[in-house]
Amino acid sequence: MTFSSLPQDHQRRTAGRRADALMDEDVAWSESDEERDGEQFDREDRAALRRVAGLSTELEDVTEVEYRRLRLERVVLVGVWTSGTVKDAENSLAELAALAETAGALVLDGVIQRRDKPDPATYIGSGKAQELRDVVLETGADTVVCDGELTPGQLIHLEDVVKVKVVDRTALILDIFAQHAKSREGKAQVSLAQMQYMLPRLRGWGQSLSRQMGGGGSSSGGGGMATRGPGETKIETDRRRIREKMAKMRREIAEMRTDREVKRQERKRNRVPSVAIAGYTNAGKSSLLNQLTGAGVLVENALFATLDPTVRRAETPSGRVYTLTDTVGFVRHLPHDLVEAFRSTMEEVGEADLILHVVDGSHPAPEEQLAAVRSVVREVGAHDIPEIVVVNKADVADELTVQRLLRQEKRAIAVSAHSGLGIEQLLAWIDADLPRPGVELEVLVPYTQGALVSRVHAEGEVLSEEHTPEGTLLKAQVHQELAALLEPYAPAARS
Ligand SMILES: Nc1nc2c(ncn2[C@@H]2O[C@H](COP(=O)(O)OP(=O)(O)OP(=O)(O)O)[C@@H](O)[C@H]2O)c(=O)[nH]1
Ligand SMILES: [Mg+2]
Repeated sequence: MTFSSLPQDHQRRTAGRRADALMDEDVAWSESDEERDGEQFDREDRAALRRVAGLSTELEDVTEVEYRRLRLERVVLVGVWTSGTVKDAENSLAELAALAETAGALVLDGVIQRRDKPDPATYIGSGKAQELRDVVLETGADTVVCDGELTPGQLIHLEDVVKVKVVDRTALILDIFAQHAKSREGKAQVSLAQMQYMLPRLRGWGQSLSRQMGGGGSSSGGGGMATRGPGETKIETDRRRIREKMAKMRREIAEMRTDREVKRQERKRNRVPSVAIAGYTNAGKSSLLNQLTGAGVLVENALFATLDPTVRRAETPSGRVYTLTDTVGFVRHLPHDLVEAFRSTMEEVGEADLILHVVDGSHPAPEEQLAAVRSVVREVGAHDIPEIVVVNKADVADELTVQRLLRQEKRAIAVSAHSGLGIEQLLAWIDADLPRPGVELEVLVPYTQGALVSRVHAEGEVLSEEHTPEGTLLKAQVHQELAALLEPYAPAARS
C-alpha cells in the first residue's frame, strides 16, 4: 500500500465549492455514500479519492512503506520566508523547483509567505493555507511541496486544508536520492534514511487515517465507512517492524563499508595522496573529475546526479600519482538522517589530503552554497584538511561574482570544466598542495632497478635526476617505506 493514496479527509469536505466541477461528475461517484448525503466534491478531490483503490491498512513489507513519493506529480511550491532578502527567499524556492523537477515533478506555481517563523499548526498561516488551496484548484496541482522540514502534525493539518498530498523538502531530497542511488551501499543508505524519516510520521498519518476512517461527526452515522481505525496497536507493530528492518540495514551497511574501508586503507598504506572533490550539487564536480582525469563520469544537469563516490587515479604535471574522488553533492538543509546515512561515503572527504571545493560561479548565491557545504564537511570532521576553492563555470559566470569569490576565499581559482580554462593552473596547485613525502635522500639507482626509479617518480617528488654511467642519480623526497627500499643505493658517504 502507499500512504500517498490515503483518503483525503472527505468526511469534512464541504460541498458547494465549484459546483461547476460537478458538471462532468463521474457516474461512479454519484452513487457513493457521501454523494447521497448531499455532499459534493471538487474534481481534484474526487480524483484523490479515486486513488484509494487497493487501499489496505496492512503493511505487507516495511520496505514498501511509502512516504509520499514525488514522481511525475503536478506540484505547487510553498515557502516561508523568515529571514534574509526577498532574493534569498526566491533563490531558495528556485532551488526547491530544481529539486522537484529532478524528482520528476512538474512545477506549476510557487508561493512565498513572509512570517517570523513557520506556523506551528499548518506551516504557512491558516489564511494563507486557504489561498494555497485556491492556487491548488486553479492550477490543478495534486501535490504541495513545502520548502522546509515539517512536523508530522503540520503535514497533516496542511493536507486537511489544501486537500492534496503535502510533502516537505526533506522527503523530496530523500526521494531524489532514492531514485539516483545505484550501488548497493547507496541504496541501503537511502532506504535507512527514508525509514528514519518515516518512523515519527507513521504515527501522524496513522492517526490521520483513523480519524478519517472512524472519524466522528460523519453524517452517515459512522456505519458506512470502517468504524475501526488501524489503531495504536497496529501502528506500534508497524513501527517495531520498521525498527527491526532498520537495525538489519545498519548491519548490512556496516559490512559494505568495510570493503571500501579496506581499499582506502590500502591506498593509504601505499601513500597515495587523495584529493576529494566536494561541493554543492550541480556545481560541476563530475565535470571537473572528467576534465582532470579524462574519466567518463556521468554529468547531468540535474541535482544529485552522483551518489556513489567514484575514485580515479590521476597524475600531477610533475608525475606524482594521487587519487581523485568524486562525491555526493551537498544541498542546503540536507536532511540530517541522510547525512548520517551517507556518513561513511562522506568520510571519503573527511580522510582526503586535499579538498577541491567546487562552487558554481554562475549561481546567484555561491557564498551560501560554500557555507552549506562547509557545515556538512565540519560534521564529518574534515575541517582541517587543506582546501582549494574551485570557482567553476567561469565561462558563463558573471565576472564580478568570480572576482568577489576569488577575493573572499583564501585559496581560490576560477576554472571552467567545460572549456578547460584554469585547469592547468589548478593541476599545478594540486601538485603543490599534496602532502610532501617525508624523507629527502640522494641515491644512485642501477639501471637494473628501473622500477624503483619509476616509483620515486610516482610516489615521491624528484628534485633532480641525472643519468650517469653507473645508474640514475636521484635527489628526491619520498615516504618512509620507499626510503627503506632505496636505502641500499644511498652512497655510503651520505648515509
Ligand atoms: N557552462 C558550464 N557548465 C558546466 C561546467 N561544468 C559543469 N557544467 C554543467 O553543470 C551541470 C552539472 O555538472 P555535473 O558535473 O554533473 O555536476 P555535479 O557537481 O557532479 O552534480 P551532482 O553530481 O548532481 O551533485 C551539467 O549540466 C554540466 O554540463 C562549466 O565549466 N561551464
Ligand atoms: Mg556529479
